[in-house]
Formats: sequence, structure tokens, C-alpha cells
Amino acid sequence: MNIVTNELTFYYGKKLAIDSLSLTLNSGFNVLLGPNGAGKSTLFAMLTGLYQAASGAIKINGYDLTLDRSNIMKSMGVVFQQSTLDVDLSVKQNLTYYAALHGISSTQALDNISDILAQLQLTTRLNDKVRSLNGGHRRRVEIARALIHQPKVLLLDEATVGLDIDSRKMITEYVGSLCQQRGICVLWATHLIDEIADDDQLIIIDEGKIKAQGLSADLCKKHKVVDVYQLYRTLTSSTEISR
Ligand SMILES: Nc1ncnc2c1ncn2[C@@H]1O[C@H](COP(=O)(O)OP(=O)(O)OP(=O)(O)O)[C@@H](O)[C@H]1O
Repeated sequence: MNIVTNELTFYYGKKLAIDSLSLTLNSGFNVLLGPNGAGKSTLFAMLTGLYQAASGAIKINGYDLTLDRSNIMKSMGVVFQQSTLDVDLSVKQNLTYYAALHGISSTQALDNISDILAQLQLTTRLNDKVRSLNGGHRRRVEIARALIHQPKVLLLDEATVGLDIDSRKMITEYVGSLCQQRGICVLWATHLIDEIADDDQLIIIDEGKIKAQGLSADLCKKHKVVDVYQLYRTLTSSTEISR
């Protein structure tokens, strides 16, 4: 289970947004940390095949994204920054419709994620309209939906932005535990430093470039800083406080 990018470059017009970015991510919880405008969402759009690189290559689980996108999509789950749920449908309808797009029956879909729904405390909300759920519950539905086809790679773009502290904690802990339960490769983009643990694989990105990659605790030691906050301030152009 891995994601490999080789010398990826992407431009919006003349603006260079991703700059010769080479990265290898293995199974486990990988955090992509960067300030606003660093290139996180652009990289996600490239990893999901929505944007095409000006140059460079992406391989996911051994498949080349330009040659074999359909095989990659079969084993990839994505939670985008903006919600893509239909608020006028029930939780169950949102889940089963998405499953049908993957050729999975409603019964099989709910079976595939019954333990996930229970862990995310969604089992009793299946018949509720998404419109009636708060932001934290909507995010949980999106995570359950992204896992419905049992992907090997899960991408989450700023999945906890705007949520209350309890929902953020629950979601980060849950996604962290998924890596252990299912051995999948998770890429978690954030600019919230308190979501990063010492033993997380951390990739710091700024201005479309990788500034550091490694275990969070090791990177702090290497750069002689006391915590990830200091590391982030040292390695990026950010002046924002993102705790
Ligand atoms: N549609 C666009 N047209 C032109 N420039 C863009 C466009 N989208 C993004 N950019 C620029 O590309 C760079 C990378 O943006 P991107 O949205 O990928 O960053 P990000 O790290 O996801 O930021 P955020 O945390 O704010 O979502 C930024 O300088 C941004 O202004």
C-alpha cells in the first residue's frame, strides 16, 4: 500500500503550485502539514486524477495514475475539503448510492461498513436526513462512505476544519486506528498542528515543495526544535498560528 510521486509539477496558468514534488508514503498515518496556499489541495486533486501534472508521475499501489486510473480508484477512498453529501437524502441513501457507483449492492455496502458505522456512532442515524446532522456527524458519514469499497489508500483533505474539539478528536483517533485495523495508507492533510502525534509520519509542504519528511519526533530532533509548532515555523513561510 503506497503512494509514490516523482518530480510532480503543476501550474495554475503561470503560477507554479506544485514544484518538482517527490514523495513516498507507506501504510500508516501520514500527515501532510502546510500553511494555507502550500499546495495541499492541489496535490490531492492530482493524486485523485482530477488535475493532470505538467510533468512528473504518480504511482499508487504500483499502478501509474495516467495509465491505470480505474484500478487506482477501486482501491482509493477520498474525503474532500468540501462536503459532497446530498443533504436531502438520508445517511443510508448517501452511502448506498455511492456504493452502487462502485458496483456494490446496498446489503453488501452496509455489511462492509457495519463495524465502521458502529465505531463512528452512526448506526442509529442511518435513516436521518443528512441535513439534520451536525458538521461532525456529516464528516463521519463521509469517512464511512469513503471506506465502503474497502480501499487500501484513504486521502482526507482538512477533514476536521470547522469542527468542534470533540468531533475533531474522535475523527483523528478513529482514522489513526483505521491504519492499524486495516493496514491502509492514510494521507491526512491539515494545517492544525495539535492533530499531529510524535510517532506520525509527517510531511511538511510549503510553496509546492517538500520542506521535511519523516517521523514527527525525529524531525524535531533533527532541526533542534522542541515541538512541531516550532518545526513548522522554522520550515515554512507561515505566520499564522495553527494550533
Ligand atoms: N484555481 C486556482 N487558480 C489560481 N491559483 C490557484 C487556484 N487554486 C489554488 N491556487 C494557488 O495555488 C497555490 C496552492 O493552493 P492550494 O489550494 O493547493 O493550497 P492549500 O495548501 O490546499 O491551501 P488551503 O489550506 O488554503 O486549502 C496557492 O498559491 C493558491 O493561491
